[in-house]
Amino acid sequence: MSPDGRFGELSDAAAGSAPGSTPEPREGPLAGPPAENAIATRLIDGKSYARRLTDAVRADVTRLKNEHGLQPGLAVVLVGHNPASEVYVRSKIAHTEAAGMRSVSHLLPGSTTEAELLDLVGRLNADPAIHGILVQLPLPTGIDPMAVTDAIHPDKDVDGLGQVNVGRLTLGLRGLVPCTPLGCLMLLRAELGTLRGLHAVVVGKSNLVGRPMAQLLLHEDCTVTVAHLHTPDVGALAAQADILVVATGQKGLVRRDWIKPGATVIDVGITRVATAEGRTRLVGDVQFDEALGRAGRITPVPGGVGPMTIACLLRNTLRAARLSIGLPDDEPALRRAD
Ligand SMILES: Nc1nc(=O)c2c([nH]1)NC[C@@H]1CN(c3ccc(C(=O)N[C@@H](CCC(=O)O)C(=O)O)cc3)C=[N+]21
Repeated sequence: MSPDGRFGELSDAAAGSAPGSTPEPREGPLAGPPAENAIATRLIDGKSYARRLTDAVRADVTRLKNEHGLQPGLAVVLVGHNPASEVYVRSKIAHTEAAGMRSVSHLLPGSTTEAELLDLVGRLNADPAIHGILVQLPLPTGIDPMAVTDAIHPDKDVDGLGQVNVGRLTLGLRGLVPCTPLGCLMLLRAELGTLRGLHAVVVGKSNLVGRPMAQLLLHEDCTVTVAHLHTPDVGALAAQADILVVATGQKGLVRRDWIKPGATVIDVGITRVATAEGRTRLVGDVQFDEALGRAGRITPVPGGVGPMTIACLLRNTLRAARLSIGLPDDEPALRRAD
């Protein structure tokens, strides 16, 4: 448990001896162009943190099965054909099953109507074997994502996107917290310890990442600036950040001069690009090579935030299952806003 009791087990995890929990700063080819007083940028190994978190979830799932006869169940709903979404959904299903949970997937045609989708959500809400429901975004045009996320019962809303959980997060009440910002926060707390008093700049104001990220950082007593693509001179603002979280989906947006020397950079963006060899690779919102030698720490893409998103989804589903039978919540409370 951390001194202030919030997300304590995560700090403990970071203090452990997992490979990657205290990685040596990488140098040589990864250290970027040689520069005067260059900083040895430390890579934040999200994959390793995610593995540890998933291991802990798997152990708890086993205990829940043995002691209470309950297997957590996650329903993932995907509407229409979107190659990127299909990859993520497949990965979520595989990780759910690997953690010992039941995975149910509903792959619906692109012609599905909002009414049909709401009907499915209603049936999943009523299904006692389903503890978490995730409707993959984006949804096809013609379906209102707000209507769908809001139809999910708040206790099964493992994405934390419905009105009830958004309100709880804003007020600092217990609830289900969106997986990506939760994963980012876990990495930050594990890497930096307390975040109190640090200036965090969040670039991006989406309901999925930017806004909940800003709320979480406020609960950590950061000074939080939320910037977005309409912010004038966003780079100069970003350069004031001790913690820079970028979630815009604009590949390579963040250049070297956007980064305060020594800052911690969390790159949430993930874009698939074609390589010269006719293959594809994933890149983030940060010009990674420019950040090396400048940032103090950075999450790589892939292998940074993405794996933590999935691990947090598993954790949220486990929590939802435990709460469904009245077991105590092991997630420390957020500190309430004044
Ligand atoms: N309702 C909803 N909830 C979501 O959480 C949600 C969503 N919709 N829509 C799309 C985004 C995207 N997302 C990712 C999850 C895992 C990786 C991930 O595991 N990435 C790996 C690489 C995966 C690969 O190789 O393609 C990595 O970064 O290392 C990425 C992206 C969740 N999202």
